[in-house]
Amino acid sequence: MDAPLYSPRTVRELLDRHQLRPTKSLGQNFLIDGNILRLIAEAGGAEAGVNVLEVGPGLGVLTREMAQRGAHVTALEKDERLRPVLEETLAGLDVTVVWGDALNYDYSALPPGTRVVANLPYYISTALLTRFMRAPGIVSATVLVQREVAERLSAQPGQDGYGYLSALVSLHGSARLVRDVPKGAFIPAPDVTSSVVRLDFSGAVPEPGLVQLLEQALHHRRKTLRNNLRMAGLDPERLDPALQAAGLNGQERAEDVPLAQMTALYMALSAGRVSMEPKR
Ligand SMILES: C[S@@+](CC[C@H](N)C(=O)[O-])C[C@H]1O[C@@H](n2cnc3c(N)ncnc32)[C@H](O)[C@@H]1O
Repeated sequence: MDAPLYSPRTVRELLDRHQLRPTKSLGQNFLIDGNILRLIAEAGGAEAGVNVLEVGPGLGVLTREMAQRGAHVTALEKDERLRPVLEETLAGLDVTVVWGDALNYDYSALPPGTRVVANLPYYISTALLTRFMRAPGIVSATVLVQREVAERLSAQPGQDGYGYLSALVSLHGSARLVRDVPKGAFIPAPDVTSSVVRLDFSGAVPEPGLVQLLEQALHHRRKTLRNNLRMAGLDPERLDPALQAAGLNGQERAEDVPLAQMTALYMALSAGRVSMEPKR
């Protein structure tokens, strides 16, 4: 029996035969562990009839696994050198490969119920995740990312790694760490440990003003909430009463403040702005 596509031998053979050297700047670390790729496909809900979006199919190992489970896969790949490889590895499967930069893809046009399942190129993982969160058709994203990013995605206020990205996830839904993946599961081995994380999106569309406030408040980690917001240009005459109304004194570190209190602060700031408008 032939070795499976993801086996180290087949991956090396494919790379040699197509005269390809993995490009570090494109985050090319190819999966060679069948258990991990089956786990990603399963955790991501890549099953019959489901529309799956994959960023970075690479040699097609995960793409093939998902298409063989009956998912309709759209895969975005930037590296045109992989064209002959994917023509070979995905032949006869229900996969549409879109060639180009995933940062320029229009995620808002994806059909409702789309699940993202991907071993992401690490250098753009957070930029892509924020795009997935904002796309109305995407219901979940199950992704392999650096462990440090997975921790940030799932952190709660007061925990290590909590920041703007964590708050954004909570506004849009929830995150669950599925499992860590050792460096040896890839060719070439990356510099850091990776983790599979699943994000589920509730469909909520957060107030843009609240999102902006969180970005400002959590901009400089370890600074106090008041200092961050002062540095973002908020007038103390407006800020201090709003902090008080939200039950805050402003000396808290921004990354310790629960989301409910940040929402209360946002409401108090918005109410202050309305009452400050000139009377007619
Ligand atoms: C970590 S590898 C994953 C490859 C494959 N899915 C696997 O698991 O073996 C990341 C993939 O993303 C592709 N990629 C990198 N930057 C990209 C971009 N801006 N847009 C689309 N694909 C990109 C790389 O060429 C590579 O195929």
